[in-house]
Amino acid sequence: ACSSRFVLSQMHPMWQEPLEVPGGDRQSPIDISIRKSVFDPNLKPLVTRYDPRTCQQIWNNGYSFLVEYDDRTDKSTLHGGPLEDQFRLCQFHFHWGENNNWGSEHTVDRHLYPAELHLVHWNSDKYSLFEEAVMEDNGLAVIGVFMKVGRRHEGLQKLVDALPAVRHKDSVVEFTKFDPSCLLPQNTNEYWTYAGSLTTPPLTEAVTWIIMKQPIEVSHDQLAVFRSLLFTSAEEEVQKSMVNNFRVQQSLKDRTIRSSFN
Ligand SMILES: COc1ccc2c(ccc[n+]2C(=O)c2ccc(S(N)(=O)=O)cc2)c1
Ligand SMILES: [Zn+2]
Repeated sequence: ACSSRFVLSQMHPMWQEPLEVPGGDRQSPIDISIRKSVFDPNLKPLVTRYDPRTCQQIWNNGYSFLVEYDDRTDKSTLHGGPLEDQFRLCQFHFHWGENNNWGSEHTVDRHLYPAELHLVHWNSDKYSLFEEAVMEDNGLAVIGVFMKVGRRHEGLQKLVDALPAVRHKDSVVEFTKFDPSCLLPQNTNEYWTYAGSLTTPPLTEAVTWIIMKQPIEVSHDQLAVFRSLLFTSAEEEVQKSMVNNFRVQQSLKDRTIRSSFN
């Protein structure tokens, strides 16, 4: 899996923004202003081929919980859309708020969603490891899916039921046979795309962002279970709820947001 090889203890608490940022002209997240985005008729449909057998574990890494996939072969892949190469799924995770009024990292015309899903892929045509790809400007592709409160999401429930087992930072639990395509909206042909960065340290400017226009619906109770997770490890005497794990919005600078739809 891609991020478990990183020693996360190096991560400073991500909410105090680091002073210097690598480059700094293509940082994420951003507000997606609909009127500023440009329709690009050459954008292709997204093609995701995910094999649930590559799903391995859930891990609370102290900033979110990650569902990690075996990315040693091209079994769970993404191509098409704005991408020239084939990308390999390595993990997905979420960002959410302490209540349903905020929590997403990206916004659409300043509209905040209560949560946002990120499916993280790396360019396996050009690089042989996630660690290499994360340093290159065409190294990563992250699909962002907004989540809004509504009907219970049956596919998400299997994940929600496993969360109490990873309540504390650094806890891991086996989690298998999960097909993340159940978390995509039914319409994946309408998306925005722009050149950005990781939204947590090391904030490297390696990400082609693909943000779905259509949100998925999850229930209030399912989001409440996300908020029962903790930033802190079992040993720490003061336990802190894992909420508001989103980065502040960054300036667009001279980037263009393209849309796959008119
Ligand atoms: C030392 O180098 C790294 C590199 C990447 C690290 C990381 C620590 C946590 C997450 N990551 C990630 O892989 C990561 C971080 C943020 C995102 S995000 N929220 O999708 O932009 C995706 C993936 C450390
Ligand atoms: Zn994320």
